[in-house]
Amino acid sequence: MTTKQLVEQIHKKKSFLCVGLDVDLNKIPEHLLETEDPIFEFNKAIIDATHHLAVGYKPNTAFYEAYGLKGWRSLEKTIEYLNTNYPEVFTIADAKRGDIGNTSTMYAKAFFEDLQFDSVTVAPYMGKDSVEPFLAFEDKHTILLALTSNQGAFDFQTKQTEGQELYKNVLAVSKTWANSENLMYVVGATKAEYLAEIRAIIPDSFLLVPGVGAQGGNLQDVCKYGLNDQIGLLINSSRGIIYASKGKDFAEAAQAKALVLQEEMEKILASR
Ligand SMILES: O=C(O)c1cc(=O)[nH]c(=O)n1[C@@H]1O[C@H](COP(=O)(O)O)[C@@H](O)[C@H]1O
Repeated sequence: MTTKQLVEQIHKKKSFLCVGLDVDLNKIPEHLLETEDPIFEFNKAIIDATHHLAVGYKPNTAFYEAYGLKGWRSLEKTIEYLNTNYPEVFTIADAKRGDIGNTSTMYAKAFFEDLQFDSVTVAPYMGKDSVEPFLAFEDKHTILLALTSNQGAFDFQTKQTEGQELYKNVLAVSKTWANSENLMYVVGATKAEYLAEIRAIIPDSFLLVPGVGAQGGNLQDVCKYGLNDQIGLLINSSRGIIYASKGKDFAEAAQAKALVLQEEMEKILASR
């Protein structure tokens, strides 16, 4: 999917919401555990109930890899289901990969060619040759970890290196890499106060912003400095949406949570 198509979807749905599909078998309704593929059945119901409110879906691969081959198959079925039934949504494989060049090429093939995701999250710390293999794929997007939502972000990312915070070096240097137009960046919703400075370095890039909901990030705070001319934000919530109920009404409950965020987004878009 191109960035232009993503922006069109945002305007059409009046939403820049991304639903995180972080499926934990201990947290899903018990009646689904009796089905052959509980993870897929859960995802299918959540997607069907929220696709008109969300422009993106982000399965975090850890939640699938944890269940071995069976989990990977659930991931495969989930992305197939999205691509077949809702081809207009932007899909993110949250895998946080990145390795030496030839290995990164294999990771990129796994997520872009085999699974056919639109994007993948990548850690920047092995540098240019570890990220450029992902960027080489046309109309695919590499979402680089910039300033993450967790407490540990302060261990390295905000430390001074070469006269500025490390995450700022990541933003500035990554812009010089080949096919850098295919880059997006992760900025945690819990770090909203950094967004003005981030936008000064990357005014035009899309940001994936996780941390709204369960981690306490606030949508209004993120939008204050995070929005740009083409909206430029994908706000992710996982647990805050998908685990709204553990009963048979789980999909309706997730829809209600997604609707609250979508309506807030619609208001923000209308006031611009
Ligand atoms: O790359 C990510 O998506 C990510 C980066 C980050 O800084 N913080 C963060 O929470 N995430 C992911 O976003 C999701 C957040 O989930 P909830 O806290 O349940 O909404 C999880 O899949 C995290 O792995």
